[in-house]
Amino acid sequence: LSPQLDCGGRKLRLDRPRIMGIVNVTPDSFSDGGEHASVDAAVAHGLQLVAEGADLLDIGGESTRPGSTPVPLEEELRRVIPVIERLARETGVPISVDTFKPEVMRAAVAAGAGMINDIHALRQPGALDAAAALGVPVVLMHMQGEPGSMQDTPHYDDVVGQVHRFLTERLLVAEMAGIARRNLVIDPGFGFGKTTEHNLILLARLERFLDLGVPMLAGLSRKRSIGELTGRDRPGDRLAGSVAAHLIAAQRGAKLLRVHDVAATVDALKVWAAVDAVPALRVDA
Ligand SMILES: Cn1cnc2c(O)nc(N)nc21
Repeated sequence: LSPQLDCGGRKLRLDRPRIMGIVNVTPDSFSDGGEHASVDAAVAHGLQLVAEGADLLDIGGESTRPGSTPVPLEEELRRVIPVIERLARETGVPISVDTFKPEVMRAAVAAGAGMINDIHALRQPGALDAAAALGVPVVLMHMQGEPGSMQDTPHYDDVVGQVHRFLTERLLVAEMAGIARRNLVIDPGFGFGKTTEHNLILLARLERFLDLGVPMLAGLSRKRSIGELTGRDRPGDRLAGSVAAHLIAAQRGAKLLRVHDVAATVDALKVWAAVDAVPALRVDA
């Protein structure tokens, strides 16, 4: 039977790469509508991404881009819980919560989230126990350092080897805490304490992580490295580079792609799937 994730009752089949649409619930800096406006905007955006073909949504209330500042617990809850409640009600796709705080994990699953996306790979105090108790799939991502300073001077002797070792250890720790292996997803964490060269090596050698035996998530959407490679300084101009990177990630084994631009990525995967479906030439013919 083909692998799948049971996200709190909502099944996510992994017979082919699936698209995780990004929903950031950050203050709507344009309107003075405050929290309410950003919740409404986030819900509308999530519905739009599902309409474009997103197989699941990732809801985050705290930006973790390089140099970002932490968001207090109460603030994060005020942002993401209403959005998760409404999207879980108004769509049928699994909802992932992008958080590393155990309290947010618990509240999010209670509100209808069926997956946890933890950029700290359950290293925060209480996170392992929370994830084990909640019984939903968890994404374990590699990050070197912290978002505030991780891009200052990223250094590795062997980036693939070190990321592989980290993910191996986090999988072991998660299983020892009682999290079933069928609920574990790994992620090399593109851009989290990596130079563009490190990101390129990780993408080129992505198949190296398949021996861990669990689904892999890749997220390169609109990231700085894509901008550097294409000379696109504005994130909004990084669509083609992002689609190319995610197609490569899918071809090299990623089963979950975390993207902003769902429709474009859906189209790229459709073209690849069609070509992939053409029978190979019989070499012994
Ligand atoms: C929240 N977030 C931003 N980038 C990400 C990535 O590449 N992977 C995961 N799992 N989460 C991410």
